[in-house]
Amino acid sequence: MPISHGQNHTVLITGGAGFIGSHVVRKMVMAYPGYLIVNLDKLTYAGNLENLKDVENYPNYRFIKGDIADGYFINDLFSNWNFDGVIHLAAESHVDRSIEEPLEFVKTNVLGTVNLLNASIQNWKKNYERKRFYHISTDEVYGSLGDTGFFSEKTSYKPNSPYSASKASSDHFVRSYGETYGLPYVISNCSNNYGPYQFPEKLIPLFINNIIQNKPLPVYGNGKNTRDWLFVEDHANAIDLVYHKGINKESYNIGGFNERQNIDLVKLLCSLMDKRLFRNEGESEKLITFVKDRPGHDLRYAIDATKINKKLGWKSSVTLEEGLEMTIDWYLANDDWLNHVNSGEYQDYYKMRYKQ
Ligand SMILES: Cc1cn([C@H]2C[C@H](O)[C@@H](COP(=O)(O)OP(=O)(O)O[C@H]3O[C@H](C)C(=O)[C@H](O)[C@H]3O)O2)c(=O)[nH]c1=O
Repeated sequence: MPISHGQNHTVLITGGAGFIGSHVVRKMVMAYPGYLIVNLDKLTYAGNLENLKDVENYPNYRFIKGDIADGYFINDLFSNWNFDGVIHLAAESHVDRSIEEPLEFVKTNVLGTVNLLNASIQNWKKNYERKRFYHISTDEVYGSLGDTGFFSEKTSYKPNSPYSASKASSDHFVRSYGETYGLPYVISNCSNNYGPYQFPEKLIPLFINNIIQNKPLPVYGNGKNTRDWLFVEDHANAIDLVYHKGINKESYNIGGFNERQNIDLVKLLCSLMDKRLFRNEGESEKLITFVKDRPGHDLRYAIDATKINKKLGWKSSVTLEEGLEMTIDWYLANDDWLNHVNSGEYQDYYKMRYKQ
């Protein structure tokens, strides 16, 4: 059954200072003044409280710094706060990093999720009325598609990277807690997100950042890998809907029916950036550099979002071109944010990967 929350509803959002998390926190804080939104974030390189400046003083918002991989800390947190619901977004999310440091992904994505599940069942003590554990996951758990077909909720899991294996494992743990302990849960699996506040290690913000700085745009392999792009605010709206209306023990695929081969997406981005930066058409494209492929690089992701559309009435509202324009404008208007994330660890990481 869908749940109806009253006022005085306390929601824990994990990873709320990250890219998608910060959009979800903003949405929930603003849309539900009667809820208390508690944002738990470890503030790793990808988490940034600057992402939430506009809501930090709202009376229904609290921030707590902490690590979901620390089971003692999580148990204390749950007994102090008595959460009614959990929206779990905290995760290590970058595939390239997972290839270099798989254990970090096991720690945060698997152990961290199990710590949250344990704390939820211990704290809720089988009194599950109006309680909900909502696990946010990815379409990468399904593996790779060939040239045709779509991932549906019934597609079997076949993760190919340490990242997707860790997310698949966490999805299975959530499901198992529903079966074994009766935990009320929902899961959603989303396609590639883009938009403001995304850390410039992922394709779109990395390439915007590099175009601004006239740095090479490293396209992996032949550039024919295909992703299904979704504007992050559309995802945040879907999360709000699934949290409130999703059916217990079900999963929902979220995607924008917006497939592009990487090379086509990059060329579109270059042409939009040329216009915004008053450069000659074709100038940014000269930065495209084909580099060695990612190991185990999934060929194609494409989401069949019919279920969430038919059952919950959600569909994406932003076209790829509109979303890219809004995203580019945001990065160009927020050079302070970009300078901040361009310092420190990101620079070391970029130099290490591309030996520049
Ligand atoms: C960073 C980078 C990427 N790429 C390629 C690799 C992919 O085919 C595509 C997108 O890569 P990105 O790393 O941005 O995203 P995915 O590997 O598709 O995974 C992303 O979308 C899913 C749903 C998640 O769940 C992940 O958390 C999220 O990171 O561009 C390049 O060609 N060059 C680059 O420098």
